[in-house]
Amino acid sequence: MTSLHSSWPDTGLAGTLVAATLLLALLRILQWVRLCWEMPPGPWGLPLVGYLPWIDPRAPHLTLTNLVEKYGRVYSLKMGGVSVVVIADPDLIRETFNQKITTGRAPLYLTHGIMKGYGLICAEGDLWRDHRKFVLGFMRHHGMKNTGSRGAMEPRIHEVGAQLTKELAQESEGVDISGKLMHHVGNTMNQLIFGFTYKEDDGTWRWLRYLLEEGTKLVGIAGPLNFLPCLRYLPQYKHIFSFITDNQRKTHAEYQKIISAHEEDLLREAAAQAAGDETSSDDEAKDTPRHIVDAYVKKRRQLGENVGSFTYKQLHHVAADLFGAGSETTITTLKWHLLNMALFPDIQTRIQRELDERAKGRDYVTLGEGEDLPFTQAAIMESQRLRSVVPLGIPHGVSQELRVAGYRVPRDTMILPLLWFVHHNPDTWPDPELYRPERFLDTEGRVLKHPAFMPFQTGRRRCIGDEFAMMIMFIFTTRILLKFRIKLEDELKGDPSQEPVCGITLSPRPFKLVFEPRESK
Ligand code: HEM
Repeated sequence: MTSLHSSWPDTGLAGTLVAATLLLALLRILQWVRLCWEMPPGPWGLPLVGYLPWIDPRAPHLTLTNLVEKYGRVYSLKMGGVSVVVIADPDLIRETFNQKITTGRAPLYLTHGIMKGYGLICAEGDLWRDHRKFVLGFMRHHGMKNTGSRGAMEPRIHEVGAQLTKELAQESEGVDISGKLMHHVGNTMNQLIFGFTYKEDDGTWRWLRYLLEEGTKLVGIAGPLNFLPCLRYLPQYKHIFSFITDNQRKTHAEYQKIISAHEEDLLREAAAQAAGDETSSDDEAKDTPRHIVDAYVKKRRQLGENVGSFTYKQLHHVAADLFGAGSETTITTLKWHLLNMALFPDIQTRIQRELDERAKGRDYVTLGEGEDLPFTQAAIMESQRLRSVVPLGIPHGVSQELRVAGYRVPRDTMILPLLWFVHHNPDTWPDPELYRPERFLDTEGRVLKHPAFMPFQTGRRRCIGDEFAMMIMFIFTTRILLKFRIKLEDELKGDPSQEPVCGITLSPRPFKLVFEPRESK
């Protein structure tokens, strides 16, 4: 009895504790349910892999587009261990990506695990801000921004474009233009970053081109690694991982050679100047940065002992990012546009009429004349819309909880702007599968800035090379169209634009074009 009596108060305390714990657990569950309830709707997935098994690796943009129909313009899902919020509305993308807390990058294995946050594409915080400001500053200085003068870059791109058309004139049969575009677009990037171009058969350049092509293919295949890093221990992924890291090391060593050679050139120039060499007396021209590496070296000199994050390691990554992000996207867009010219001969004729009228016998038009060539410009934009080369955009990460369309988006979520849907929404673009450049012209025939057109994404982290890419595409394609009539080599083989290949970019299946010389106008 005594023991029973004495156990009463104990049981009461234990009971109270159990009840309190249960209540707390219930409150936690309710809180969790409420938080989940406030998240955007979306499909369920499996433990560990989430929704990945349902995403078509050959056309992820189409799987995600189908989900828009079911869950609306903002929805959420799990990809492996990463929570993803997909936004498929241009206004919401603009509003979201204009906020400081969305300027981070998504917590992906390739960006954080391999690139380790260096460079521009994967960088975050002060490192990203300082280097983005530095590159944008250089671009503006060289007249990339539409300030009236296009600076030093325009003649350099014309030079490379003229070389391309010269080579095409020597081709009597169909050509797969991928290799030629890789060489010439790559050389415009080399001009921008290093201030020189390579000869096509240069050994180092061949090797760098091979690395870019292979690397691009492998990063495309390595997609699932981003969400399931443990896959890197499987043999097929192990090979990809070591290819990417080995070649990163080799490319950076090559870049360092270029940087060191440039530093020596600068020292020689300074010595010549000090010795009063008359030929080196143009001080202003010497201080104006000529290319990205030149600007970086000069910036480091200004900073003196306190270079901070402006290290050579960071410069290697910045150079690789500019080269990689700029080449692949611009080449793929050019391929689509030239293919469209062959697939839509009436549109090609209309562009050529507009160009002939303006060029008056010249084999080029200038960027300044672009305003008088609205149909030519609209056709390039329509190629960018129809064949969106970055269909899933480049995802961002969220550093603090935020609201999107009233839904809760927790910290560390990956935000994916579904550019494919934005560019193919039938409510915005009637008959979205048709190639119709008029969509980008107003009633007076002037080029229209369409609010739902965002091939370079939008907001604080928008593509840094947008203007440069547009300059290359305009100069290259106008030079080609002034000189040649473009045809598909073998129309009977089917339309290569069908079932595009989705890697880092969305590109057409291999095809050959015939460049027939036009009568001079
Ligand atoms: C048609 C060609 C191009 C397309 C479609 C394209 C598209 C994009 C997109 C969608 C982004 C993601 C922006 C974001 O995260 O919000 C991006 C970022 C970037 N692009 Fe481009 N791009 C092109 C050409 C270029 C060129 C020519 C360069 C270099 C000169 C370049 C350099 C970069 C860099 C460095 C970033 C990262 C910016 C950052 O994270 O702050 N791109 N690009």
